Amino acid sequence: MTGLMAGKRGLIMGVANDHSIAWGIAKVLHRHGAELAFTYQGDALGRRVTPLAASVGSDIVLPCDVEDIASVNALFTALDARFPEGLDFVVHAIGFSDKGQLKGRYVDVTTRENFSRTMTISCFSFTEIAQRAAKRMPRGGSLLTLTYGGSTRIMPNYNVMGVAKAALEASVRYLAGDLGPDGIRVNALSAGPMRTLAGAGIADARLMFNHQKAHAPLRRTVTQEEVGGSAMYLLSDLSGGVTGEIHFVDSGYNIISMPRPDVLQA
Ligand SMILES: NC(=O)c1ccc[n+]([C@@H]2O[C@H](COP(=O)([O-])OP(=O)(O)OC[C@H]3O[C@@H](n4cnc5c(N)ncnc54)[C@H](O)[C@@H]3O)[C@@H](O)[C@H]2O)c1
Ligand SMILES: Cc1c(CN(C)C(=O)CCc2cnc3c(c2)CCC(=O)N3)oc2ccccc12
Repeated sequence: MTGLMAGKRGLIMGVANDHSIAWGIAKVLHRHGAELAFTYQGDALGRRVTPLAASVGSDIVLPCDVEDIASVNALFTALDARFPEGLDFVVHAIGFSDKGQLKGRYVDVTTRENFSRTMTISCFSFTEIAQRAAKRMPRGGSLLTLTYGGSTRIMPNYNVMGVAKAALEASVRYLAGDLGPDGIRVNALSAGPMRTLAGAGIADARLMFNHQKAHAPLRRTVTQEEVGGSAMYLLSDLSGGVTGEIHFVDSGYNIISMPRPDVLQA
């Protein structure tokens, strides 16, 4: 099998259904020759992920709930049996917070318990996966996580998730610094809003998508394919000189300040 990802083996974490960003990435990687393993959270999602994995030639579908360190350790033990020659890449597309705290003012709605839980799932889990994956990358490799512009600019209602993404982006830089000497690159894709399970079930979602279409330089939201293509760039040798980077795939939205007046009247 020829292709940019031929001969490369990797782990995809965060597929919930065929709208997931992780699934968009998996489809592109498979098309270019990668061999994939998948994790899922909970039996219900396992029943959805198994047929999706099969459709890209994979029968490696393993449970992993990143709140449970035993399941993280069991994952890598199981992976050692299936990929004895090690990994070339890992995609971490996992994030979660109490939905009730993703609406209203951050200062009013945020609790100590959910803050800690959100940081564990949406930020620390990438570090925990990196610790274990790095030990299984004898040829070097590439680690990729998913972040959002709400890490550095106020996005109404994104709240504690924005704080977690800011911490995630800082951890990308520290991991890149530590793992660079071993030839392991660590980057993040900052995707624009997408209608996934996590992206659709939020307050004022329609308003947010319409705002993107009105003001983003490309005047539209990004597609699963586009995020998949940019992910493949960062997971492949094309980005061999890139590490510690936050790469925007957001129709250019991150570069604007005030929309053009003519658009405002539109
Ligand atoms: N949808 C967007 O607008 C958007 C934009 C930028 C970044 N992101 C990020 O992309 C990533 C993927 O989200 P998505 O939009 O594809 O939505 P999604 O709901 O399809 O994926 C989120 C995944 O996180 C997993 N997850 C949550 N808690 C977990 C836990 N404790 N253990 C293991 N897995 C757990 C879920 O099972 C699910 O598969 C997330 O990090 C999200 O923050 C999403
Ligand atoms: C964009 C955008 C997103 C998508 N995005 C970038 C995300 O990172 C998803 C964040 C998220 C984390 N946890 C949960 C949910 C979404 C909804 C369902 C649930 O129970 N928990 O989420 C928002 C929340 C508020 C405002 C904008 C957004």
